[in-house]
Amino acid sequence: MNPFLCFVLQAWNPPSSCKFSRETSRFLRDYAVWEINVFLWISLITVTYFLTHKLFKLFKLWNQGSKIPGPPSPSFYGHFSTLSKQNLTEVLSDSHGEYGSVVKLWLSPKQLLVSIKEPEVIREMLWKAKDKLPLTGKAFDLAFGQSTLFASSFDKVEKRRESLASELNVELFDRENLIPTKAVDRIMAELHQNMPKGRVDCKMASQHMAFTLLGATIFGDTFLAWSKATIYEDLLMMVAKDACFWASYSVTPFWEGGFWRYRRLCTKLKCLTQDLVQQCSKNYKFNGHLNVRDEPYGNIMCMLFHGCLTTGGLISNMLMRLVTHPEIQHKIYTEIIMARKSSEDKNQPIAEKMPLLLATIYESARVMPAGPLLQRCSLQHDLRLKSGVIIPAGSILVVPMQLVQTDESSWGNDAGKFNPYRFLSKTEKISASLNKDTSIAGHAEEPKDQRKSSFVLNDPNENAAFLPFGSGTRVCVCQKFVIQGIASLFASLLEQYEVRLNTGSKTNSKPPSTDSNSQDFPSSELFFSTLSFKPMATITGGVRPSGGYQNSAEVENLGRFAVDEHNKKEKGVVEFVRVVKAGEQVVAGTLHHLTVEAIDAGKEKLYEAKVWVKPWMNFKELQGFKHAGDAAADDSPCFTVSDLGVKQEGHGPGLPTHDPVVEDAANHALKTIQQRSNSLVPYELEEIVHANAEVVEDFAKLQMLLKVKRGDKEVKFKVEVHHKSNGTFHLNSMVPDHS
Ligand code: HEM
Repeated sequence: MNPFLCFVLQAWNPPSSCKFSRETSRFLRDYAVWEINVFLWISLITVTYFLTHKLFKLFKLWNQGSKIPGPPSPSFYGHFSTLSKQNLTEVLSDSHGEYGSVVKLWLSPKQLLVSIKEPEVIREMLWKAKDKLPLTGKAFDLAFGQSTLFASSFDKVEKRRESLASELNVELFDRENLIPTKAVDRIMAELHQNMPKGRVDCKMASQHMAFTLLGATIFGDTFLAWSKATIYEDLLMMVAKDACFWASYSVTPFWEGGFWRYRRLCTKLKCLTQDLVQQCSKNYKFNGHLNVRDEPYGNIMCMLFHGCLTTGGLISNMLMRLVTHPEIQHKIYTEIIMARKSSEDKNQPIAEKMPLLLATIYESARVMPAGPLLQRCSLQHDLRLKSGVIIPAGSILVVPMQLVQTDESSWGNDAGKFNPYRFLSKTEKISASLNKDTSIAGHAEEPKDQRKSSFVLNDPNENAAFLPFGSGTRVCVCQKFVIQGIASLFASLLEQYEVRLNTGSKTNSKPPSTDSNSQDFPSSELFFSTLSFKPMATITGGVRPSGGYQNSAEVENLGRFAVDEHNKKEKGVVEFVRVVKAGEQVVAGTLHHLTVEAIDAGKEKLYEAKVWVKPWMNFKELQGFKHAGDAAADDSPCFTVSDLGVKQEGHGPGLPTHDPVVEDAANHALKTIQQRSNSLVPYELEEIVHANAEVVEDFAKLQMLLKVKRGDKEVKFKVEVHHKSNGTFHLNSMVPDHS
């Protein structure tokens, strides 16, 4: 027996003269020895079992790991030192290039990382591996308290995920106004306020937009009036910034002063969340997520944290794409105006009517995902893939997002380029009856004439390599409503502003790359920290004739409105007769160019009026009203501008040079002159000196004298443009005028 034990038992054995008591004490001593021996044996067996189990697991890990292809380990400690010197995505890119679509790296002798690049295998893995890395759950727990939405074990999050998804995608989505227009209005008002400063920090602005959008969506309008929102936003970002750092300690660092300061910030954030929920309790939309058994408000803080970072990142990415692709920005602008026009209720979400805007959001998320890796793990079971590969339980499974989402085998030759049209199919109106959709995915093709062709959005999730929101069991539950929210925001933003790079910014040392290869794309911190938002009035389309204006009550009302407004302003008594010509121009809304016949002091006269209308804002304003000649008597053989295209012959008086048709004809003439010229120096239209019209058969001949400028030289051209009844123009002749 152990001598130490003998000594202890002898010391414990009391001296006694009684035989009975001696026997009893011997019995007790033997029993104690036996008990202690049993305890020691059990401990020994347990520790041995535990160690053997660990060792067995380690051998199993090494054995299974060795069967997965990958670069050989440079030392016993694995690839850790390589990874600390090189970028992980680069290392994975090289390894996949050499070893195939599933590769392993050893982070330490006990930690295996498996990266998957083949989309179909990724899809399979993301369905089968249901857990997140324990570190993620720990970071969320430490910062925000327990959450049933972002915990690492799937069993803990399954129910809450389901209920959040159904609230968001079924109940809330069916309700009107899921994305509060008021939130968008608030963001726009704040932007207006910042405009005098002329520039906005892209990253900060995007984060704030995301915070406002999410807050108002989760808590309703009361959130917008909450006085502590700014403090809350700052605090949330501060807590989020250090979450992973403090969670990375395997033993909580109670001895560190910084840790306690961090904990105080977390407590403050929790108190503010409580205040927020109390303030907004009537409007609080996600009622199911205030579960008393969770750490109070843990889910809310986690959602706001994850939502703000990811949504803010996507908004900032979108802004930068629009800056480097002004042509797409302009097309989206036109799309928004058209969508507004066709939408009767201004509160109705119009996202589905804006396929190019949606495709731009998806494409931005594709070329620059929120994070470099999608990570998963299977905590309990080994993962058996259809290909036969077995990934041991507890391994870190990653998907290198940037590589997968810009891989040519999944996205075509232009995989690295920013091309929203890859998510669109072109539906030719002519072939609509044949029900033929021409897919243009993968080509930077653009619609040549928006009136002739339209686009439909393809579901990006059909491509297994599209992963910005993840996939499988832990896929982001908010994808649908985030996309709609961002679309609503950009619809309002681009309707009023052109987003441009602030060229005066000191940080903007390099011009933005027009090559949209994601590798070349500027990071917001590097040289793209500021944006300028310019009122959109400068982005206008040309004036187009309004179809069927003769019978349009709307156009007549606009004419009456113009006359009434003129009378109000000028204290006049002009009497409206009819609209003789109407054209419209896309601005931030529509600018209606009207030629109105009216009676002034008993005489019939023509007036040119411009009325600016934004139907979704109930906005209507008279922009101009001027006399444009006397109206012809009804029985007069000569014609007015309104008669262009009428089948009759004859010469008329000089036409108003500001008539939309005359302006369009002059612009057409200028464009053709430019095309026929060999010089790259552009012509600029200075003035339409004179315009005359003659109606022949089915077209009108417009003879004009144009004063144009080329460089600093002024030239005059006599031109004859034919305006056909289908609305097209043709330059028939042009002669330089030296008079
Ligand atoms: C642009 C914005 C967003 C992006 C890019 C994004 C992306 C992601 C990604 C990549 C995942 C992990 C998916 C996976 O592992 O397969 C995820 C999960 C999740 N996201 Fe988002 N997300 C966004 C916005 C939001 C918002 C606004 C909310 C809620 C308010 C939200 C709630 C969630 C939830 C609840 C999960 C599941 C967490 C889990 O199961 O552990 N996301 N998101």
